This record gives sequence, C-alpha cells and structure tokens, in this order.
Amino acid sequence: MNARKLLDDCFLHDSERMRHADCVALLTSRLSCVAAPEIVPLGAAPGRWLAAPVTAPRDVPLHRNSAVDGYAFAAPAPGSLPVSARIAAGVTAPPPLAAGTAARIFTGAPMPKGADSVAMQEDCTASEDGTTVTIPSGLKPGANVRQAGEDVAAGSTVLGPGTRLRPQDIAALASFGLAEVSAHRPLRIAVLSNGDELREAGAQIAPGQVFDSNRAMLKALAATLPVAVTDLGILPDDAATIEAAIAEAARSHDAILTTGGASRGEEDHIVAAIDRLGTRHLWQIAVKPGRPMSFGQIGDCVFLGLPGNPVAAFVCFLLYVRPALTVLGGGSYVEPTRFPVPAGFAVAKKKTGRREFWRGWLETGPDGRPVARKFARDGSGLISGLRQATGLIEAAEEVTGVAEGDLVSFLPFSGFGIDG
Ligand SMILES: Nc1nc2c(c(=O)[nH]1)N[C@H]1C(S)=C(S)[C@@H](COP(=O)(O)OP(=O)(O)OC[C@H]3O[C@@H](n4cnc5c(N)ncnc54)[C@H](O)[C@@H]3O)O[C@H]1N2
Ligand code: MOO
Repeated sequence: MNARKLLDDCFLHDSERMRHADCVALLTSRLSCVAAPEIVPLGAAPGRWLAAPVTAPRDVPLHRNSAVDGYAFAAPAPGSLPVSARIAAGVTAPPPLAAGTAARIFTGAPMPKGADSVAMQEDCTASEDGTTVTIPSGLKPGANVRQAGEDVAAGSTVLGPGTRLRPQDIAALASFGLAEVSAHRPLRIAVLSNGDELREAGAQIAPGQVFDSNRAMLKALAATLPVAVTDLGILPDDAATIEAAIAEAARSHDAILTTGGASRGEEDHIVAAIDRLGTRHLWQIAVKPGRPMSFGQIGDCVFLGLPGNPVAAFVCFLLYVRPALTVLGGGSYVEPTRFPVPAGFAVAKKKTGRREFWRGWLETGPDGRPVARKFARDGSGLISGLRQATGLIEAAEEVTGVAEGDLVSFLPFSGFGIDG
C-alpha cells in the first residue's frame, strides 16, 4: 500500500522556504523597469519616478541678492551714508552703487555692483526723509547677501534617474525654471481577491461570509506608489474562472496582485493558475506573516500572489510588492531604515529559521527614550494590530526570544510610504 501523503508542500519547513533577504534580492535583482519614460508637467510629477537625470540649467539663485529688507553698502560700514538708490525685488539691472553711498534694498532684490553687504533695516537709523542712513558697525563683509548659485550651481546634477519625486524635488525643478520632467509612466496593476466566502462591502452578509477588506487595503497601499489600478473584483474558488481572469489581466497589465487562495488547499487555485499560465519563481517564504506568498510571471506580466489573511497581505505588500513595483516602475529601491530600539515587551519563545514581523509602535520609556511596544496578539487576521501599529518590529531568523530591554529593529510605516 502506498504511504498516504500527509503533508501538502504548503507545509514546508521554514528551512526549505525562501528567506526574507533572498526574497527581496530575487525581486529587486531579477525584475527590471518596464515603464517607458514620458514627459510630465510638473503639477503631475509628485510621486513619480524620474526617468532621466536633472541638471541645473542655470544658477539658483540666478543673481546675487539681498536676504533682508535693509540697506546695501560696501563694507566696512562707515557710519552715516547718503541713500543714492532704491532697489526692489523684480528689478533686473540695478545701476552700480555710487561710491560712499548706500542703496535702499528689499529681500530678493539684486545687489548692485559696488555693494557687498546689507544691513537689516531694524539695525539702521534712517533720516526722516530717507536720504541718509546710519549703518551699525560690526557687520561682517558679505552680511545678508545671497550669492548667485549658492543653492545650486549651473551644470550640477541634482536628481538622478529612479528618484521618487518629493515636494522638495518639485520645488528644485521649478526653481530651475523647468515646467516638465521626464518620468516613468505609471505601472498598470490589476488587483483581485479570491475566495467564495468574500462579499463586497455594502452587500448583504451571512454567517460564514466575510467582507473583502484586502482589495480595499491593497488599492490604498497601491495609491502610495505611482500606479494605475484596475479592480478585478472578487473571484470565486473556481479554477477555470480564476485562470481566465488572470490570463486576460496579464495581457494588459504590468503586474497582477491577488490575495487569498495562496496555499495549496483544495480550494486554493492561485498557485495552480500561475503554474498553468506562466512560470512560478517563488512560492513560500520563511516569513511570518506571509508564508504562502508567491511570485511568478505570465508572459511579461509579473504575478504577486499574497496570502488571504489581511495582516499577511499588508506585510507582504510592504516588504515584497513595494520593492517589486519600485523596480518595475523605474524607481531606485532603497531598503527601509531599521531603527534599533529597546523592546518594551518580552516574547518568551520565537521559532528560529524564519523572520517575523510584529505590529508595533514607539512610546517614551521611563528614561525619556523611545521603547518599542508590540501588539499583544499575533493573529494574521487582526486588522486592529495594524491600526494600532505605527511600524513593524522585525525579529530575525536566529532570534529565539526577546527580553525587555533587548534591542529590536523598528521599521516605521513612514519608511514604506504610509504616513499619518
Ligand atoms: N493547515 C494550514 N492552514 C493554514 C496554513 C498552514 O500552514 N496550514 N497557513 C495559514 C497562513 S500562514 C495563511 S497566511 C493563510 C493563507 O491562506 P490563503 O492565502 O490560501 O488564504 P485563504 O485561505 O483564502 O484565506 C485566509 C484567511 O483570510 C481571509 N481572507 C481571504 N481573503 C480575504 C479578503 N479579501 N478580505 C478579508 N479576508 C480575507 C479568509 O477568509 C481566511 O480567513 O492560510 C492559513 N492556513
Ligand atoms: O503567515 Mo500567514 O501569512 O501568518 O498569515
């Protein structure tokens, strides 16, 4: 008699599953940009990945100018001076300053030749009719003057390809006079949920059913990246339906994200669908939550199959989908910063061989320094833990437990583009 196969390979030992670092390395090294560059007006550029380096076409500031409202003069200040000119911001070519005089000048106005310093008006005494001014002594030569190119010199490369354009980058581009920029087009992403038990928010629900929270969550997570999302809805646990929907989506999307059906139970059809339609590069990771995650491709479309448990889907998006989409979209992927923080909690026992990501937040400890707190319950279905958390606490493969005061790695959600 044949021995009955007791364990599906869904239940691989952690030692046989891919480790976190290898999984990130696989996704970021084997994928490459598929998003062509396009010219984007500055107003539409925030959050996009830059496609070409940006070099400053001119000095910023363009001209030497006053940093304050006051009086321009040639140092050293000789006390009382006649006021020979008035230079407001917007004047393009002020006449040179007559020797032995001062010019009334305003913030941002170009410095006249012959002047090298500006005294703030609050520190000066002007005659009632404004024709003379007394400049205080002790001002350094060059005081209150902004030099041409002191912010950015013409010709310097300021932003490299792959930069995610932040508000301050947009400010820099605008300060160069650039009205548009070459950025990668948004990725086209399809999102679907799988499971007979799932119901659309707003619909009726019966015991045994669950509202689909993953799709709404994934769409919200996707909105932290420059992607255009197609919502493919909820698919039932039916192999043919799933296969047809995925095959169709793969023809017109750069990536497909699914949640649920990721294991190999009889009702889990996602992995089987990738195997039939394309190539599976990864399935099962030594990470909790997130064990049954899969990664593959169908033609040129990348497939990322996330577990159905909401916490696992969330964590997998941050740790794996985000890097994958960054690389596909033309971004430079940078690992989120891990902050070493003393644990304000204890975990008596942790399995070795797998990495765990706990939901946590920072609090001020008794000595005034931050300590990490952990959401007490680890269940992968508990959205409450995600809500209470402001980041993930990482427990590496070799960690066997955590005692209060041990240093743990804290990864704030802000490092994954989730603010607030
Ligand atoms: N016998 C075993 N059972 C399970 C194992 C295991 O190793 N042995 N692994 C568990 C882990 S870990 C996870 S994660 C889940 C992953 O399973 P699937 O991806 O196949 O997910 P489902 O079975 O479809 O769903 C799991 C859970 O999540 C709920 N769910 C699914 N989709 C959604 C959605 N869109 N919105 C809200 N909730 C959703 C679903 O109802 C289930 O409760 O498997 C464990 N089981
Ligand atoms: O590891 Mo599952 O992915 O815990 O929820």
